[in-house]
Amino acid sequence: MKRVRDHAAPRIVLVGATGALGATVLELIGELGVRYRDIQLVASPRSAGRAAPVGGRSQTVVSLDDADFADADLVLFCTGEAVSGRWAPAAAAAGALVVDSSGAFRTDPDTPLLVPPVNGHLMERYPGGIVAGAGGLTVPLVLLLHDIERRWGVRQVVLSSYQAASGRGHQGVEELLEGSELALRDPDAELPTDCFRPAQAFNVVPAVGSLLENGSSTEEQHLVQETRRILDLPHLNVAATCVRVPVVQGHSAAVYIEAGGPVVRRDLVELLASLPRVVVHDSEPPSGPPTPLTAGDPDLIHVGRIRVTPHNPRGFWLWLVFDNLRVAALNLLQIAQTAQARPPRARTRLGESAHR
Ligand SMILES: NC(=O)C1=CN([C@@H]2O[C@H](COP(=O)(O)OP(=O)(O)OC[C@H]3O[C@@H](n4cnc5c(N)ncnc54)[C@H](OP(=O)(O)O)[C@@H]3O)[C@@H](O)[C@H]2O)C=CC1
Ligand SMILES: N[C@@H](CC(=O)OP(=O)(O)O)C(=O)O
Repeated sequence: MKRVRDHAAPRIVLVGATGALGATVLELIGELGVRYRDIQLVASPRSAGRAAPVGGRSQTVVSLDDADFADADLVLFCTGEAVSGRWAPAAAAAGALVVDSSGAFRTDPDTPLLVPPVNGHLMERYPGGIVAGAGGLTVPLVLLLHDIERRWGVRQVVLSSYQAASGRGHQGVEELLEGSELALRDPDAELPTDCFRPAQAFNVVPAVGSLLENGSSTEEQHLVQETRRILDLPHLNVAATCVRVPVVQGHSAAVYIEAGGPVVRRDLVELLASLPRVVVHDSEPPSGPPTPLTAGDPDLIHVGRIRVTPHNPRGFWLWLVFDNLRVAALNLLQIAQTAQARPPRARTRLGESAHR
């Protein structure tokens, strides 16, 4: 993290700085050496006055009511839909580029929904000041599908996710840990269910978000909508079952993809291995599939168990593992960087190194 005196460096406001995603964005700003002239950390009134480390110094978190959007170049919202929906327009009206992590604007046709390596070019088409980042599950999926589509075409995607508690933020992690401790001490103990119902400890729950009348969950619905929109394939046949598992951090997914033509496994492995943010775990002899605990580099998408189906050479399976927080946070910073290439609203430049 670099605080610089340079007036050309941006003034950043990070709303939701105390949350799971906000803290990860702060971490990445530091690791990538993003330059800024000032950064304000904002959270709910519960956190106001709390100290948070920024670039080796301690900084006081302010409440959203006291946030100063005037003269901000970049406002990052790492908050839930209600907070983002209410406050992001105000920050944009003050002239800042707003990058929002929530679902509040992802289906708004006037707001770009971006995963920059796939559709960052769309930034130029939108005059507004708000840009939406995709959900934590969507980002890795579209990064892979984009290149598979270009090579073979994609006809169908069927995904089952295994999502970590940190997808539900800090409180989700605390509830899983507390519930696990209680259950270990007493298998009959009543477990907390504020975030996850039924309780998540030692349990597998196929309901991420809330369940809709048609039987889908909001998470599944969002994944389908976002994937189609970002890939610009409005009729793509995508189906998902999203499942919460008792893992602290790192989502996994089993994905079946049916391509437009026959796929040779060697070509598929070669294509996946050539992608900049992907690691293929396909050594000979096999070293085992990636898992959230063992996959390695948290900024990469880990792919294993690559199988072309024997009865249908157009169909194949992938097993994905990725750090939901790092992948989503990196996407937000990449959006901010993409925006700097579009002069009208992004008035100053972010650091040079925040890209991979
Ligand atoms: N977790 C993930 O894997 C991903 C999350 N997202 C999205 O990012 C957003 C944040 O998620 P996450 O970090 O997990 O959630 P957390 O619950 O961990 O963090 C929420 C943040 O919002 C702040 N906040 C809550 N209420 C207010 C308020 N009234 N005014 C100001 N700030 C407020 C909290 O502050 P305080 O600490 O004071 O309560 C906290 O900083 C969500 O929209 C989520 O859908 C997107 C991709 C991945
Ligand atoms: N909802 C995801 C996290 C995420 O990506 O959030 P969003 O709802 O903004 O897509 C989860 O619970 O794991």
